[in-house]
Amino acid sequence: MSVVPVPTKMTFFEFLTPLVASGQKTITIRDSSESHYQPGTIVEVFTLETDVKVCDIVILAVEPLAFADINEFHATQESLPLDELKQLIHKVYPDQPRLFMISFSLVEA
Ligand SMILES: CC(=O)Nc1ccn([C@H]2C[C@H](O)[C@@H](CO)O2)c(=O)n1
Repeated sequence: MSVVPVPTKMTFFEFLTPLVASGQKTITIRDSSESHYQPGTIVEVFTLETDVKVCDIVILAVEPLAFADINEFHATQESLPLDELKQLIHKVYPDQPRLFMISFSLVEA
């Protein structure tokens, strides 16, 4: 049996990190390879492009989410317009109907 270690690092596109660091973005939608976060864990956030530490977040929940079910609720939590969010997810995870919603809260420094 293979055991996946609980991750303690998460990357975001650099242009999205101000939304995470300000507490405006409270979910992210990832594929199964990035779904192994555990509620209660403190996770370090880094920029994807430059690997610069941005802030810490605490994971609140990890729940399955179909691409087809992404709606205005998710867009609000992501702090992005719905059409932009769906385009971005489709680009990052092409043809992946089964995704995961990771809810988190900013850990104030
Ligand atoms: C490896 C990596 O950093 N991948 C991702 C994947 C998604 N995002 C953003 C884009 C949207 O705001 C949401 C979609 O869930 O998360 C990201 O920044 N980096």
